[in-house]
Amino acid sequence: QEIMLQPRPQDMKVIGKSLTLPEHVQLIGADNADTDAVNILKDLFAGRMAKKGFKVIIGEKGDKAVKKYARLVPQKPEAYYLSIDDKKLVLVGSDERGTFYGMQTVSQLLKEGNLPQINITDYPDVRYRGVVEGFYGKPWSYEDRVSQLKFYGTNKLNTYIYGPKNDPFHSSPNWRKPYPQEEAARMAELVKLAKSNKVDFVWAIHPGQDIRWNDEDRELLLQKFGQMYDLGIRSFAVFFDDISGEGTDPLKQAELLNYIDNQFVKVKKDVTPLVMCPTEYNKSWANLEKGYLRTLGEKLNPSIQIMWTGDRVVADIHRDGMDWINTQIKRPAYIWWNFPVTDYVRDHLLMGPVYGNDTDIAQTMSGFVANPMEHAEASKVAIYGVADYTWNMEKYDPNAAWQGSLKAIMPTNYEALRVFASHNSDLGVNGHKYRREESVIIKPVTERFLTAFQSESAYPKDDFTTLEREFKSIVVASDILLRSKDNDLLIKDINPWIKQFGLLGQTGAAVMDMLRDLETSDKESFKLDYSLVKELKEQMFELDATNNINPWQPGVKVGSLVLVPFVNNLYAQATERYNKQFGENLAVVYDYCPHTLLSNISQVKSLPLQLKEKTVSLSPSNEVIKADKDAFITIQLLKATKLRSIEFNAGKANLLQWGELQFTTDGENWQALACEQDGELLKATMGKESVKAVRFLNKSGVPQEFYLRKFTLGL
Ligand SMILES: CC(=O)N[C@@H]1[C@@H](O)[C@H](O)C(CO)=C[C@H]1N
Repeated sequence: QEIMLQPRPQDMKVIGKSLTLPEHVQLIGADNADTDAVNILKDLFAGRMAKKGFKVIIGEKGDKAVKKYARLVPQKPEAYYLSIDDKKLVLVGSDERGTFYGMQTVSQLLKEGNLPQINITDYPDVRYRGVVEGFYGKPWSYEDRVSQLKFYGTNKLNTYIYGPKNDPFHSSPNWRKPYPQEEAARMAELVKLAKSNKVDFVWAIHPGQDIRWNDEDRELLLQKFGQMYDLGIRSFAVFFDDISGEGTDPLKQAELLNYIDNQFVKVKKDVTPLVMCPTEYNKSWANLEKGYLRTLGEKLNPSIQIMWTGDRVVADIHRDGMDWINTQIKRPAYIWWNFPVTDYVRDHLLMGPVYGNDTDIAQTMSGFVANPMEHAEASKVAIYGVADYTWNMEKYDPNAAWQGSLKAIMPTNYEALRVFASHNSDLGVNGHKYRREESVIIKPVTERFLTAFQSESAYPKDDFTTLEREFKSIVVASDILLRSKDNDLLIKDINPWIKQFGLLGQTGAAVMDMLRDLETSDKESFKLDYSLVKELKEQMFELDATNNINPWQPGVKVGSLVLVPFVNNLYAQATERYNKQFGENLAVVYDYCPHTLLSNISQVKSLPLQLKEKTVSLSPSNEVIKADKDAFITIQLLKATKLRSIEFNAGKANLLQWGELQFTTDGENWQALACEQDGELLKATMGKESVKAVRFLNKSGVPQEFYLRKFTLGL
């Protein structure tokens, strides 16, 4: 049967029927071959080592034991040649990593004690492949990272960049300080584990918000790198993203990086090429007249890698975009792909397939690392896909990789995870306007069904059955996942979403019952099912209001692209149909947000409004907001309302020197709000008027840069 390997190898040929595992195995070359690879080998053949027997010949190109086969290994980093026939297994790596990766492949081939007779010639398309832990929010735990590093070893990913935005010792101002003893010790353990999984542990520093361009800070930075080097770190990065002020100067940035390169990287000799993330890290922010990128391209030592997120902050990577950036920076860009990161849609999980990146661009990039969710285990779905995509790009199959990832993460309850993941893949409305497919199979059925139902024509019976089955399978999947022992870390971490998913399944099934009651004109049952739906929707609302509470995107959203709108629409239509048919007036609750966001700032105008029990808020954003003069951000209410509170936080203490909070009762005439400011938070003192809209205005007459931390109205 078809042999599926992860990642998909470049060239594989089955050359005979499979063998049972030989009783006795004779290792040849083991003492010179890569130690980590040999350790895996000894585990796999434990108890079968013998002086004579089935030969296992292992080594790197140049080792005597494999001399005969050396010409069969591609002349590329991390490549290997693997041949298994009825006499011997030969594994030759072009380097240690190649041998190690070849052993990962042998582990996958050794299924149920059989080995296929096979020839594999394999190598990665992209040089640096892996993950950048570079998101805002709760950094991954030590336990998370241990599991991740092992996962990278198994999936042939060779890079893990440590750069959690909220680690105080990574970012301003404490990047200057050493890690406390305990944390330093844990970091050293992780570095060791990374090494034994052939992963470069890249320690990143994020100094730009408060760095001073002087010798003191420069030496402090080198000192910090020296401390990290003493912990075992041999790969380093400097991030200048999401900052404003002096630190954004490209000439100063280039000088600092070249200094680190020449005085540290080149001096230590065993440190891999320096990686940097520019301030202009995506094309939509590139200011060509200022020539930020061109300056970096010209000034930075050629060995320094420059990261890039694509045409926008969150974007899929395409050929034309790669050609553009590579011309600017005069080297192949090192991709920082902002998926499946959810630090701007924290109420969502992104567990769908990895897709949308071109597959003919491997040669245009030096690296490709994915920025994951704060949910480490759940991020493995996408990381698995990135491993397959970056190893063998041309042959990458998003759906095959997605299915493979689910099996890898939950081998027993994979089917339940597939149901869950298939309906939890889109982000919802967000400031980056980045969307994903979701509920792909059932989507056309929901649309067809709703159209038929609305047009009062009889809806197709088999669609009814399909939908009812889908909702029941969701309930079953949720129950199975809540009890599964496959992956405790995962189930614990996404527990609220699994519960919410189960409630959605129950709600959908109960709405289908409402339709059946309409069909049979069964008033009593309808009322019962209606009240069940109402109760379930309240439970979902409450779960959303009491879980995953955070100041950015609080709550627990599931199936938000297709299933939730479908259930809400059908419930409303059925209730209206019932009221008309029986002259009753059961309440119909619509839970969309009736208020409106207005703004002339492109980074802001797509942000969603969040409606909670008693507040309406604008979703905060992580990036620096560039506001031209006369820029405004307005929350306009459906109707004039007496407000309990108005709060605004721009992450700047000098806010009132250039900005002003205003309100209008009629949508025409604006008047300033009296405010008090404690720290960066602006609080308006409330009057008696009913307010139609509140806006923040840049009235300084010049562009301003600030952060959008909070804009909330208390209703
Ligand atoms: C380079 C880069 O993408 N920097 C930050 C990143 O830290 C953040 O997670 C995200 C994703 O929300 C975007 C950027 N603001």
